[in-house]
Amino acid sequence: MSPLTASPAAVPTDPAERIGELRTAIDACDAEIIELVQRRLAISHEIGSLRAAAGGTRLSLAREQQVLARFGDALGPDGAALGMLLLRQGRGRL
Ligand SMILES: O=C(O)C(=O)C[C@]1(C(=O)O)C=C[C@@H](O)C=C1
Repeated sequence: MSPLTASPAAVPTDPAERIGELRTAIDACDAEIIELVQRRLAISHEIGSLRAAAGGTRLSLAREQQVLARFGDALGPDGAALGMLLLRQGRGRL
């Protein structure tokens, strides 16, 4: 287990200090998540542009089902909801 995520018993520090460290770790996770969401959005837009330029549909509902199933399988119902938010963000105005 990494020092950052070790159980409290294994880390003899002041709880407030430890909470500060853990919040720093959460902030780093959030920054990565935001960067990934932005990257995903750019990729999704590029696919949409390519499909539109080729005369295709704006959306691919079959593909959306795959994405939602992946999030749901990994993270449960809230994960599927998270996947839906990501898809909605990529859709923009319909
Ligand atoms: O994979 C695609 O074909 C995409 O257009 C990407 C994406 C997505 O954001 O995951 C976006 C819109 C589609 O309806 C399905 C999936």
